[in-house]
Amino acid sequence: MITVDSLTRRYAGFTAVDNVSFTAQPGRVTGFLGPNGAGKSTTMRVMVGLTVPSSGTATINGARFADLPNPGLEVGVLLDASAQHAGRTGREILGVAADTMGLPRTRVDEMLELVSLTQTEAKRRVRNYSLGMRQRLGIATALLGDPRVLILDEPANGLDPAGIRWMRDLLRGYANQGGTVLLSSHLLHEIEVIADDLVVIGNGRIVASGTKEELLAAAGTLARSTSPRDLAHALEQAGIPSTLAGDGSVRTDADPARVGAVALAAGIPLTELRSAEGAGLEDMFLSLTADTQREGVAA
Ligand SMILES: Nc1ncnc2c1ncn2[C@@H]1O[C@H](COP(=O)(O)OP(=O)(O)OP(=O)(O)O)[C@@H](O)[C@H]1O
Repeated sequence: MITVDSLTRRYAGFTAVDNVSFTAQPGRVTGFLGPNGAGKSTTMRVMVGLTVPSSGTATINGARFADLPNPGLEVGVLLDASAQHAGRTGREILGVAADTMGLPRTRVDEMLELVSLTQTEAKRRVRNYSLGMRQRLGIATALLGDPRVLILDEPANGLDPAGIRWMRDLLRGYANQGGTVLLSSHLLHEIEVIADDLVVIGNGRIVASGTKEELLAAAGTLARSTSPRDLAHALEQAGIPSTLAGDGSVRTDADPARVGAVALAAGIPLTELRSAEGAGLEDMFLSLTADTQREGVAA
């Protein structure tokens, strides 16, 4: 479990993280979202002892990172995959980390296999790695000590589509076995698929937190039909307000079963009927962080 309590970090009159409190629970994947510069990395850096808080605390399973005797066995960290020693080979990096944690070298090969880095690639210097390979190596390092907590800043960055799917399955399996996962990402679709809980930060402050279901409950239903106007009209006749979006989809707060029943009764064929969660997360993110968006997209 990760516990952040009243955490504040100031830089020369500027407050990067402002009285932030949240928890990331075991058995769950917690998505940490926010616009550029919102304070995600700073919060994560405090968690792993790289940044000193101005006030407040961040603890891993009840202890501050600095007080963990062998931190790699308790918490796996991937903050900046490009920060790895560029002159070393992937195998050397994992070997040094294994030695530091007191782990057998056999763990290195297990991790290389887990993240699908070949023996040839493992002998290459990290400066010659692609971004995705660095990311895989970073994940291998994070998992080396078989920790119960993972803190990952943009772990999907640079991964190819198969890599993203692999990462998703890996983190899901890890949480299902009782692990705690905190991950930041700008890939809202990824977060939508994988996260159980969400923490949204804007301008250093928490603007929303809770389960994904709670936060997206207001998302409603999205339906598509070859005749969307007729569908909107039929819904209106049934007392269900809806909006017709520019992309031809019909959105309503009613649940999908009700929308389907109205369409069936009106003889309107549907080509799609689902919870509007996907767009819901993006809408929610943009509206919650509207004040802090550079682009003012949701203003
Ligand atoms: N060492 C530092 N000195 C001064 N300001 C800093 C320092 N580190 C971070 N900041 C500022 O703190 C704010 C939060 O930065 P942070 O990296 O935590 O954001 P983020 O949410 O991770 O953003 P991104 O999505 O772009 O990675 C930014 O305005 C940043 O410039």
